[in-house]
Amino acid sequence: MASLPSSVTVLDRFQVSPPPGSAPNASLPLTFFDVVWLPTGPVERIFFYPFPHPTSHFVSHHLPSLKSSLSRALRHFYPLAGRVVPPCGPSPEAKFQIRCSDGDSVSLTLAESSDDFRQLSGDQPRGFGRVYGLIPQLPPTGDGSIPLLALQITVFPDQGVSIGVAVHHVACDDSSSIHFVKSWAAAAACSVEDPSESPLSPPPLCDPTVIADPDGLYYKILTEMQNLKSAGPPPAPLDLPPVGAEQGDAVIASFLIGREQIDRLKQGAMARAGATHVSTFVVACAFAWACLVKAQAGFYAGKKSAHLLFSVECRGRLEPPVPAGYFGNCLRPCFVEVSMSDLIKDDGVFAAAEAIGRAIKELEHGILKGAEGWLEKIVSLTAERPMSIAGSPRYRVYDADLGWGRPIKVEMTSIEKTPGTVSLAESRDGGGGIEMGLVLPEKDMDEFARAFLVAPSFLET
Ligand SMILES: CC(C)(COP(=O)(O)OP(=O)(O)OC[C@H]1O[C@@H](n2cnc3c(N)ncnc32)[C@H](O)[C@@H]1OP(=O)(O)O)[C@@H](O)C(=O)NCCC(=O)NCCSC(=O)CC(=O)O
Repeated sequence: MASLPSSVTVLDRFQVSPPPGSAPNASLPLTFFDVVWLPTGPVERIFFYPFPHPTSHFVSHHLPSLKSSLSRALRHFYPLAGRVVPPCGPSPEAKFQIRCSDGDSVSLTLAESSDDFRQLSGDQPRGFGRVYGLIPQLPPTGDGSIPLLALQITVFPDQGVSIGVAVHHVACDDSSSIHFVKSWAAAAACSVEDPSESPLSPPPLCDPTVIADPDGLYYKILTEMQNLKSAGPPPAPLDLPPVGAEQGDAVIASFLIGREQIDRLKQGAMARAGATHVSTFVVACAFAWACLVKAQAGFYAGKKSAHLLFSVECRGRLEPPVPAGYFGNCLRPCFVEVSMSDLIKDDGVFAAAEAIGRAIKELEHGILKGAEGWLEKIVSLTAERPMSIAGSPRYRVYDADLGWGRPIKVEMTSIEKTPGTVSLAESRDGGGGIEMGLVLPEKDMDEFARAFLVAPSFLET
C-alpha cells in the first residue's frame, strides 16, 4: 500500500450511522452476482468540487450537514454500513451475508491537502501518488469481516474539496453505488428539519431474494473460486499476478471523445459488413482499445490476439427483469477477442467495434449462458492483460451535486489496481461525448495520448 503523500494531513475521523432505529437488523445473503467479488476490493471514485473558502469555513458550515445527510442516505442504503461475514455454521445452505445491525457505521475521514487543486482535478497526466491520498481506505476489521463503505472529504483551502468514495464491489455494482452517491446528494439538498424528505425516489430495493438462482449458481461459483484460490477460503485473494499498485511512475489522465468523433466512428463502424450493434459504448471502447495496443506495443508484440473484458448490467436483461433500483451486484462479464493483425491496422478500430458489437448481440442468446465458467475464464485471461472497462456513461456521475454544483472532475481511481483498465463516464459538458480515464506508466501514457490525438485520417473533419 502506498503511503499518504506529504501534502495530505488527516484532520479528523468520524463514524457515521443511519439515524438510530431507522435501519433494520438484517442478514442479507450474497447472491451469485455478489459472491464472485469477494476476493476483490473497493471501487473508488473521487469527486472534485470548487470550494473557494478556508477549511474552517468548511468545518463549520458544510461538514455538519454532509454528515447528517450521509446518515439519512444510509438509512436507505443500510447494507453499506454493514459487514460481509462468512457463513456461520456448517450447514451447506449457509451463505456469506451482509450483516446489518442498529449502530452500524461507516468511516468518514476529513483531511486537508496543500496540493494544487486545479492540477489534481485536471485531465493531463498526474502522478498517481498525488491522488492516492484522496482515496478513502476501508478500515481493517481484524475478524475476517469485510467493511463495505469508506468516505474521505479532503479540503484544498481556498481552492476546492474532493469527496472520495470507496465501495467494496462485493456490496454492489456501479448502478447501486452511484444511486447511493446521488441519494446522499439529494439528502444534502433537503432540509434536515423536514421530516418528509427522502433521498432520491425511489429508494433502493435491498432484497437479494429478487435474484433467482434456480441453477444453484451461488454454490457453483463459490466452488469454482475455491478451486482457483491459493490462500484459504474466500474472501482470500485469488492467485492473480501482482497489479500495478506499486508502479512508482504511474500517471492518471483523462481523454475526451467528442460527440462528432463518436458519430464519425459510428458511421465507419456501421459501414462494415459484419456490423451488428453500433453504439457510443461500442465505438468508444473500440477506439480506446486501438489506442491502448499502440501505447503498449511492447507488451502486445508477438501476440496473436488481444482481449477485452467488460461488465454487462443485467437487471433489465434477466427473465423476469429485476427492478432498476435493486441494490447489489447484477453484472456479468462479456469477453471479446480480436486478432492483433486486424487491430493494429489503420482501421483496426472498426474491427474492434465489429467484435464488441457481436459480443453484445450474443447476449440476446441467454444472459446467464456459461455463467459457471466466467470466473475461470477471467483468471485464465489475466496473463493476456485484457483491456477492461470500468464505469459507464449511463450512470451520469457528473450529476452528483453535493452542494457546490456539478463536480468539475470525477476520477475513478480503482482502475489503478488492474493494469489495462479504462474508466468510462459521460462527458462533463453534457455534449454527448465520453470521458475515459487511464492509469499507465508515464511513457505508455504519452504513447496513448499520441495515438488518441493523432486520429486516423478517416476521423478528421
Ligand atoms: C452491455 C452494455 C455495456 C452495452 O452498451 P450499449 O450502449 O452498446 O448497448 P445498450 O443496448 O445498453 O444501449 C444501446 C443504446 O441505448 C441507450 N441506452 C440503453 N439503455 C440505457 C440506459 N439505461 N440509460 C441510458 N441509455 C441507455 C444507449 O445510450 C445506446 O445508445 P447510443 O448508441 O446513443 O449509445 C450496456 O448495456 C451496459 O450494461 N452498461 C452498463 C455497464 C455497467 O454497469 N458498468 C459498470 C460496471 S461496475 C464497474 O465498472 C466497477 C468496476 O468493476 O470497477
